[in-house]
Amino acid sequence: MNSGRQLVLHGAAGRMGQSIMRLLPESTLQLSAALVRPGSALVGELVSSQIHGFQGAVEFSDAFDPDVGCDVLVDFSHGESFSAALELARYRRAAFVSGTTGLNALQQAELAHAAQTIPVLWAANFSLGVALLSRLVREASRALGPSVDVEIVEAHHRHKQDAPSGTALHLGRSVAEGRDVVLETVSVNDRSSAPRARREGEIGFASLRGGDIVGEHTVLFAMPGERLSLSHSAGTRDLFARGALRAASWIIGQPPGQYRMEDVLG
Ligand SMILES: NC(=O)C1=CN([C@@H]2O[C@H](COP(=O)(O)OP(=O)(O)OC[C@H]3O[C@@H](n4cnc5c(N)ncnc54)[C@H](OP(=O)(O)O)[C@@H]3O)[C@@H](O)[C@H]2O)C=CC1
Ligand SMILES: O=C(O)C1=N[C@H](C(=O)O)C[C@H](O)C1
Repeated sequence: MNSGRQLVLHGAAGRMGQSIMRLLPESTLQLSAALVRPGSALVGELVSSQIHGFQGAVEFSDAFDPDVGCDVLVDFSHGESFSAALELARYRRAAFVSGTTGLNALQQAELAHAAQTIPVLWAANFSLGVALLSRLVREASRALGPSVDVEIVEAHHRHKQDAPSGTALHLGRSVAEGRDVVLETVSVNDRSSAPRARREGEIGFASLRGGDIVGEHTVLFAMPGERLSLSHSAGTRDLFARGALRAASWIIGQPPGQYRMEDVLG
């Protein structure tokens, strides 16, 4: 049942945007605007013409109508349009939930700045399993210590543009936290660019792209004579969409601040 809390969706034409609109009836939120890339062929089309079973007369739009209600803005788009979406939420004093990956340091700072005036939640991965995996990886990293070799391998569909994935970087941060180091000082993304033997303490990343793989992540702890692998495999994008909708419902009414998926899951 909808209680009338209004959700503006940014990146509505994308894979995640479509999944969110399809699953929206499971939530207590109501779509008030479906924002797409400026000039998109979808502008003016009814959402119901694209999303089977969608109820309501919302049209895809490339400009935000100031009369439209916005309790929460949900963004799954691209690094190049993330900042505009965040600015829109700030302007409307609405809560902001984003899963867009490939953000740069400036955008991370913008998020922290926005959190002074609105509640924001950014997560590299909205699945429950990855939230738990991150915790397990931190514990394993702390228990095994910095002499163990850690490599993070991720695989995604052929359309994904950023690499390593946001989730791989998030898991890398969990490894680094377990060792009390800063990820950026020990990470190695592309071994072919500087061929040499592995150094102690490095956290390596490898990315595979192909077909319709939804998202696979493995953190490998390699030690003399034995290996430990902690893995997560996503079978459907719907789990990310459900997690994002759960976060969107939760964050409305929270005080300004920067929240994590762990806060939502409790
Ligand atoms: N945190 C999580 O759990 C998850 C995060 N993601 C991340 O979410 C993001 C979106 O993923 P996905 O839906 O698969 O990607 P898609 O490419 O399918 O969708 C992205 C959408 O953003 C739109 N877009 C791109 N640039 C702009 C712009 N300048 N202004 C407005 N809209 C724009 C695209 O428009 P157009 O269609 O016209 O190109 C597209 O519809 C990625 O960063 C991905 O890594 C994905 C899954 C889960
Ligand atoms: O682009 C995707 O598809 C995904 N992106 C996120 C990431 O970069 O980690 C989350 C998920 O793995 C799917």
